[in-house]
Parts: sequence; C-alpha cells; structure tokens
Amino acid sequence: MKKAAIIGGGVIGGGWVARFLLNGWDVAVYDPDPEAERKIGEVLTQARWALPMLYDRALPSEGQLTFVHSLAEAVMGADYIQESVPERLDLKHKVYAEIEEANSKAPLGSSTSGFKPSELRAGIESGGRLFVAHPFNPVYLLPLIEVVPGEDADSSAIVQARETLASVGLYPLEVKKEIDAHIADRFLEAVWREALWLVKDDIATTQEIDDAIRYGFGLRWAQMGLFETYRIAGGEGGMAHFIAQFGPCLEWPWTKLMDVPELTDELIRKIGDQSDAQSGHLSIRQLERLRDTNLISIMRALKARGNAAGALISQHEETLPRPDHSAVPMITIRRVIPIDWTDYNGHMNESRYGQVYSDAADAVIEACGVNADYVASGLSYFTVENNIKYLAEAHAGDTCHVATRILLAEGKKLKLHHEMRRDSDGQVYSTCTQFLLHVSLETRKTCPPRDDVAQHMANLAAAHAKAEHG
Ligand SMILES: NC(=O)C1=CN([C@@H]2O[C@H](COP(=O)(O)OP(=O)(O)OC[C@H]3O[C@@H](n4cnc5c(N)ncnc54)[C@H](O)[C@@H]3O)[C@@H](O)[C@H]2O)C=CC1
Ligand SMILES: C[N+](C)(C)CC(=O)CC(=O)[O-]
Repeated sequence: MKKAAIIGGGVIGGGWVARFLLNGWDVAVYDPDPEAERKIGEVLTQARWALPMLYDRALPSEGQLTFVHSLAEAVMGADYIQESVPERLDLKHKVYAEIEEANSKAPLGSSTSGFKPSELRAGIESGGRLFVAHPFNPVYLLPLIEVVPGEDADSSAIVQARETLASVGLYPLEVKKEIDAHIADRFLEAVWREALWLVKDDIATTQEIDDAIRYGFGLRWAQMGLFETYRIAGGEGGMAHFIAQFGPCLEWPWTKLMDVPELTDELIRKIGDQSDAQSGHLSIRQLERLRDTNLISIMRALKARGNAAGALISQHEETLPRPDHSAVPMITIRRVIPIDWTDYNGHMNESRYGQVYSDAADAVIEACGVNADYVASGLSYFTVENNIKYLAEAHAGDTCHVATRILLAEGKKLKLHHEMRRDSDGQVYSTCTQFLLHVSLETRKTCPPRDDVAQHMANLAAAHAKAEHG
C-alpha cells in the first residue's frame, strides 16, 4: 500500500487527506492544532459523500488514516509528501528542514498559492524533489494541480509526482516557468482586486458581483475557458476579429487592475456585512454541501459529454476496479448513487433505474464479446422489454451493486434478471427482468449472434442456472 504524508491539515491539507485516502492510499497527517483531527473528520465526511459521486464505478477501498504526533513520524517511509502549512515562507522553510531529516527522497509538493520553487528551495539540500503542487478548494473534487518544477528540479521526482497526482484523479498542469502566484491565482487576484474596487466604490454588492459571475461567464469558463470562448465571440472572424474589435478596450478605463483598494476597517466591515446579508443564513458546512452538489452535477454533465474536467473523470474511472464479472451471479455494477440521480422526493428517481439496468446489460454482453469492434461489424443487442420493480428507496451516497443472472440465451433471445442491492446491508432496492434481442445494425432486424458470442452466453447461462438450481 502506498503512503502519503500530509503536513498541515487545515482547509487544503484536509482536502489532500481525502483525495489520497479515498483513492486507496494510506495517509499519515501531522498538524500541531489540537482540533486538527476533528476538522479533518468534517472535511472527510463531506468528501466521502461527494467524491465517489463523480464516478460511475466504485472507488477502491479506503486506505488507513493515522494522525501522528511528529512531522518525522508522518513522513517516514512516505512515497509522496504534500505540505499545506500557512502561507509563510519562514514556516515552510522550517518544515522542509525537518522533513529532510526524516525523508529526503520522496517527491515533496507544496500547496503554496504564490511562492516560487526557487524561494521554497533556498537552503534545502534535497530541494530538487521539492516543487509547487498548487491545488484548488475543494481539493477532493476539483482536479487542477498547478505543478511548478522550476529550475534545478529533480526531473525523476517530478515525473513520479505527476504520475502520483494523476493516479488519484488529479490534473497536473505543468507551469513551465516559475512566476509569483503561478497561472490561476494571477487571474483570481485580478478578478478579486476588481471586485473589491466595485464594492468599495458602491458600484455593486457582493451578491451582485457573484450574480454577474454565476449567471454568465462563470458558466462558460467551466467548459471552455477564456481563449476558446473569445474565439467564438469573434464570430466567423474568430480570434483575429475578436482582437480587432475588443483590443482597443484594453487601453480604455475598463479596469483598475494595477492598484489595490486599501483594506480599511470600513471596507472590511462593508464586505463582511454584504456577505452576511447574502449568505449568512447558511453555515459554512451548508455552503460547502451546496457548492459540492453543484460541482458534482456540473462535472457529471461534462462527463456525459466527454468535455473538459468530465473527460478526465472518465479517464480516471477506467483505472478504478471493475466489478467482479466472474462472480455467479455476475456483479455487473458497483457504484455510488450520485446526487443528480435523486428527485424532489429525496430518493433515486425511477428514470435512473433504466440507466442502471442498461449499464448492467452492457456489462453482460461486453463480457460475452460484444465490444466496440463487434458493434462496428454491424451486430448488437436491442432491449425490448424491462420489467422493473421498485422495492426500497435508494438515496444519494449509497453504495450499491447489481447482481445479474442470465435466464435464457437462445439464438437471438437473451433474458436477464437483475437485482440491485445496497452494499452495506444487502437491502434489495429493485429488480428487473429484461428481454433483449440480437440485431443486425444494417437491416435493423433480428438475427443470431456470432458463434463465439452465442457460445459464451450459453456457457454463462448454464453456470448461472447451475448455481440457482444446484
Ligand atoms: N485556502 C485556500 O483557498 C487555498 C490555500 N492554498 C495554500 O495551502 C496552504 C495552506 O492553506 P490553508 O489550508 O488555507 O490554511 P489553514 O490555515 O486552513 O491550514 C493550515 C494548517 O497548517 C497547520 N500548521 C501550522 N504550522 C504547522 C507545522 N509546523 N506543521 C504542520 N502543520 C502546521 C495549522 O495548524 C493549520 O491546520 C497555504 O500555502 C495556502 O496558500 C492553496 C490553495 C487554496
Ligand atoms: C485565495 N487563494 C489564493 C488562496 C486561492 C487559491 O490559491 C486557489 C483556490 O482554491 O482558489
């Protein structure tokens, strides 16, 4: 089992703990705050609910989490170390010196929002394996990690680190040249500065600024970013026309980007009061739940389209353990019920059972040789009947599995029986008896399957019948 050491378990460290732990790594945490274990526990509760919902396959079994009393104990034997202590260079240097004494080999990522690798490394002997690995809150859901190796990096440590980060579902984006605040925080700071001016000058409230983002460009950015979006905004002339039209605006007084409003007590109070009026009726935990619910729904929509962060989720899903197709009955699905499958009654909507049983049937036919090549050769199965029984409520976050038996596999006919159960106690949520017919995609008429597929189906059907009737 691989071990990650997380140094500093606050907002960001807690997210790193969850990311590694839920992807099957053992995690050791060091944080001198006596409240750290409780705080990380709260982050973990939320992450355990949220992260598995991104995927249509179950995550691996959780690793083991330990809270240790010294930094040395945390990093000893670790395969990867992530530092997330407060944004103070002197403190980070002190921490690296201690890490070096106990583990001078493992890749060492820093969550720093703004320091450059050359600043972090100063005076550290094993500094080549130290690099910026800048995450985004919540680390357990958002995939971007800005990896800044900087000059004098140990390239094998960076390669190893990138592989590690990708293996837990993250998207390591390499920043080729070090710069204060990397890539993303430079934008965020620019937007933040401009927003502070708008509030200070009584142009807009915190709520109005948030509305300006979430009803408009915020939606665009999640799927296409800035340049692709502006290319389209140039119409048929593309980027060239866009720049010709809007380039001059850059010289107009559209921004106040270079100066920062003084954070006087008055301005801080004003922002605080407006923010309380906007969101004070919700606790931070309630806001986190709302944010995560929306992020999951957006990312799952992108996954269905194979775009942006959604494509990455599908890629990572391919590395997750497959259900046990060799079991009798066959385990065709093992997954968590995602929040976007639930409805106003607070349980999984009936339409989603159709999806589950469609996926379960796909698992059976794929196991018998009906793969992409087979379909490309013009042969496939169509479902012609589903008889679904809804027996118990399924809720968001429940881990469930579908056990499938082949009842009949004769010529073009295939009859399946699926049972969907909750993992924790075996409660049956639903059953489905399903009838499929083998078809030619050319004539759109039924026809017998290829011999090898027919044989595979028949063998499985015999094994399932034997297990059922002895
Ligand atoms: N909060 C954010 O939105 C983001 C923060 N970051 C970066 O992550 C790092 C941590 O930030 P946050 O988690 O927000 O801060 P935080 O204040 O929530 O957590 C810092 C944690 O470090 C612990 N700590 C202090 N001294 C320590 C030591 N010597 N050894 C181990 N732990 C120690 C503290 O007890 C605290 O729990 C910073 O470098 C920050 O720039 C990066 C991305 C986003
Ligand atoms: C505000 N911040 C600079 C700490 C933000 C980040 O570093 C990234 C994020 O999660 O927004």
